[in-house]
Amino acid sequence: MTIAILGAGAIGQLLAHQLASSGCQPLLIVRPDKCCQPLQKFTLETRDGSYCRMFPCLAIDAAAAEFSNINLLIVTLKAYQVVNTLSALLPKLSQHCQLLLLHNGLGPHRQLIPLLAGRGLSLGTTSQGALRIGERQIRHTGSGITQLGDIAGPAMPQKLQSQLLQAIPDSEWCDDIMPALWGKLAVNAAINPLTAIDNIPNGALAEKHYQQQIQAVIAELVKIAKFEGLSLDNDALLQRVNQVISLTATNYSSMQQDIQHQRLTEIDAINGYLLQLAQQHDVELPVNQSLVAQVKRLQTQLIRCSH
Ligand SMILES: NC(=O)C1=CN([C@@H]2O[C@H](COP(=O)(O)OP(=O)(O)OC[C@H]3O[C@@H](n4cnc5c(N)ncnc54)[C@H](OP(=O)(O)O)[C@@H]3O)[C@@H](O)[C@H]2O)C=CC1
Ligand SMILES: CC(C)(CO)C(=O)C(=O)O
Repeated sequence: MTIAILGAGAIGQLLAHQLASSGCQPLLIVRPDKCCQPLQKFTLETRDGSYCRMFPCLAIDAAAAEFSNINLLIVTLKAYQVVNTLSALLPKLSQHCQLLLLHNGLGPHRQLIPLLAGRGLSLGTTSQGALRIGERQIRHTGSGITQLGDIAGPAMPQKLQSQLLQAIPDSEWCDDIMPALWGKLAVNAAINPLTAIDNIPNGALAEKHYQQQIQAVIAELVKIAKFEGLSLDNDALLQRVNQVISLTATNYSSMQQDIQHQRLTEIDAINGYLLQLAQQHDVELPVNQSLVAQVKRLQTQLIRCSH
């Protein structure tokens, strides 16, 4: 079984090392300018030491024949990179290639489902942490649960499921992946924009003033989830958000870091996804709307300044 990873950044490289340590040799699909050699050395730093591994790399613009034997494509791109990148790659993949999207936020799967042409699509969420410290060097910064499940088309073949669950620590297969994805969406919707807008670490959100905003974000999320047929437990989500705030108190969220480094954020797939659903159901989500507007303003200002 050939497993390939598209998006050889922090999480993609981490999964590549985890698959390799369980005896599977993943193929990394990279940008053409990053594919200087067919086999490249990647380094993983953990608390126990450093591990160097050679992974085969394939340029994303290679001929279709090079992609024909991929059985599973794990996509670890940023949410806003998924649809464009995959739409161009899909015609080169075999009809039997299973896709697994692992990104923060939700939404790209809805645009991809009509393009699958009979392929199976699975989604996942991870609370593992990885930091990129070089082009082909990462640090494993946190452990956490990884949840995976099917969403459209044929189910993930059992053999591939087993390979993933064996390789990824604390991973589980969910018969219904949606509640897990909405749970992580709630954490990201509450923490990421507030920390990015006020340029604060996650722990600062324990203050009363932020707690009121977090309660409003979660109440709106629970309301719109109901329109989608999902009954979420408001108090349990709030408790989870506050647990993450306390466990990651000194960390900066990915959105805070994206803004500080003048990069695009994943706001469209996080609070922006809630607004997309709200528009479809003709519902107002004023708190999430205000957060999206503020992050987008910051994003535009900072990116304009960097050019
Ligand atoms: N890092 C973490 O700890 C966690 C991340 N996540 C989520 O996982 C997802 C990935 O995050 P992360 O790994 O940090 O992000 P990175 O930016 O490190 O990784 C994305 C990778 O995709 C590559 N890429 C982008 N476009 C293309 C393309 N067209 N062809 C080939 N490669 C491409 C990027 O290359 P280049 O660098 O050249 O642009 C980069 O290597 C995000 O949704 C994030 O929120 C979730 C939990 C934890
Ligand atoms: C859980 C959290 C908020 C940790 O910072 C995260 O996933 C992120 O930063 O994107």
